[in-house]
Amino acid sequence: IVSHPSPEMWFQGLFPPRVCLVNATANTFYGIMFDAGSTGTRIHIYTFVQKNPEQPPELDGEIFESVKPGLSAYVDQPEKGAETVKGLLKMAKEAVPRSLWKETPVVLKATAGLRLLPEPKAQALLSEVREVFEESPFLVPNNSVSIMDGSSEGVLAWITVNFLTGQLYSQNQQTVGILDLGGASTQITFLPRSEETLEQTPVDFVTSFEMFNSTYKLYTHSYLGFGLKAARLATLGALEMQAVDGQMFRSSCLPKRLEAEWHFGGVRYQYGGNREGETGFEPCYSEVVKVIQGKLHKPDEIRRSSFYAFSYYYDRAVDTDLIDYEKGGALEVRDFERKAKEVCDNLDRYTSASPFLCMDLSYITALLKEGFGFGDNTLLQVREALQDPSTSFPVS
Ligand SMILES: O=c1[nH]cnc2c1ncn2[C@@H]1O[C@H](COP(=O)(O)OP(=O)(O)O)[C@@H](O)[C@H]1O
Ligand SMILES: [Ca+2]
Repeated sequence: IVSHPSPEMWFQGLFPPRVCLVNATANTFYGIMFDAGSTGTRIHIYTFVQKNPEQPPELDGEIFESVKPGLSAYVDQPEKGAETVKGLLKMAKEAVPRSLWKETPVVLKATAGLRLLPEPKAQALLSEVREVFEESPFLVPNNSVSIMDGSSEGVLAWITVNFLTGQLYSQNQQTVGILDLGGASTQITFLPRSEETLEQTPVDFVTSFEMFNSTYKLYTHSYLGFGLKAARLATLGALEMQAVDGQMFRSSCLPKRLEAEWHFGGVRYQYGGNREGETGFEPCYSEVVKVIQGKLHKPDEIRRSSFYAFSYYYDRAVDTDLIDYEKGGALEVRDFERKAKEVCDNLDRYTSASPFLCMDLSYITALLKEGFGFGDNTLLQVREALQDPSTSFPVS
């Protein structure tokens, strides 16, 4: 799964050495991983089997559960935030045999929601979670609760997808790039094919690592504050302000007569449509473009590549029937634009879905075109996640 990739890697070095292979269950391991995203907290309980003592354990199964909102919504009630983690841990107690509790590692990786909080508030949340872990019967490794940095987030997603699609051990490697649109941040990651791309890339956008006897130099960057939900606030102009209570934020991307409220990162925002002014794609698009223009790096060669796109790219494409919920699908950048026009120019017809649908689709279009610099016809493979390591799919 993309936002918490390659389970084997998360737990590498965390399993205690196994000496006793007499017991029939001795070659089964468990690992508990929390993905603390800006919009929700998710638990993954992985089962690994070690078929052969010389090889690393293989993933055998996964149990998944999630809760909303994310930890960052508990910015001023860290104990309550940690309670949500405690609730999910109950599930782990049911899934993991009691005899293996004390050797089953538990880790939590937080992403952009916590990166955006003032440091002391984020640390208070993490330390409450650490206490919950310490009180649990599971193995708590050093540094088991932390904020993941943006480049690791991108790199791990890239490795997972390219490993699962077989690209990393194939003869003529054709790796795919990754786009991930979260609530609070967005990542772009790919393996540059031309030396020129690397020369034109800011140094902190390049991450090198070794795997399977090759050195990879990846282009990866996480844009904090450019996730879909953060972008809504930026578009509404609500980010700069210290949300004055009672203030109303209006946008031409919202239905004219709408007035509602919304909670994000522990703050309440009131928002509504442009009652008097314009609505529709044109004015909406220029609003969202302002959020993006000049703020992102445009690597030239991505216009000629194809990318996998996850998270909110997938959610919004499914919501508007651009792709199939189960299988995902291939889209061109222009499909998002076409759908944005259709929704924004018929706001009254789409009121049953989220009132933000027009803003979200316009933002996705602007992010791809004006942000990253994709061409109208760049192909995107839009997927929910790569759930099952045994199903590989063709990379075109
Ligand atoms: O378990 C999961 N695997 C992959 N994506 C997920 C999972 N749970 C939620 N998502 C997707 O992640 C997006 C929300 O982003 P998230 O809450 O992770 O924010 P962040 O990455 O900015 O911290 C949504 O599109 C949601 O569908
Ligand atoms: Ca995420």
